[in-house]
Amino acid sequence: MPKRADYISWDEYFMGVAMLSGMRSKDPNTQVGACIVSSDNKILSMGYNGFPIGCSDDDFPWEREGEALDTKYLYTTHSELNAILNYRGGSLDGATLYVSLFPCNECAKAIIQAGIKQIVYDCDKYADTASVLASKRMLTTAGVKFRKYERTGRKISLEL
Ligand SMILES: Nc1ccn([C@H]2C[C@H](O)[C@@H](COP(=O)(O)O)O2)c(=O)n1
Ligand SMILES: [Zn+2]
Repeated sequence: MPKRADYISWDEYFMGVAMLSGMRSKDPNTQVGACIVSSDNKILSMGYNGFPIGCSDDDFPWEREGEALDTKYLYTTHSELNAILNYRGGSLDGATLYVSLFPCNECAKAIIQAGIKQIVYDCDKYADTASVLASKRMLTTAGVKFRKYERTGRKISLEL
């Protein structure tokens, strides 16, 4: 009997895991998921955007606008940073980051310092912001490659 031919690709697998991870986010506007993978295709870590441990999702603000202290921006940890911080195994040198939204400048710094060498991203909806422009400048200068995930159009569904 021939082997199955319609199995998912590595890119679909890892971006799928990143997106599934993002579904854990409580952010009402943007849910972001990240998955860090070794050069031999082993999943090392995952993360999604949310408040730090101990800072309740029910007490801290999810607002986008208003007084800075009353918005989510001063409190959320981004999915990429969470994925880096969640890793317990030692070095992330040479790893690839799959992420559903292009990393901001702060995450870019952490990505570079962690030794991650490649980024595969899906959405780039903040491409025109100073944060993402600065991120791309740093990543390019530091030799971190990034490429857009090519959607296959395949529907991957889970019945749980
Ligand atoms: N690469 C990124 C960019 C953003 N995030 C998080 C931070 C916030 O929780 C949310 C963005 O909210 P919005 O301004 O779109 O309402 O996404 C991230 O985790 N990674
Ligand atoms: Zn970020």
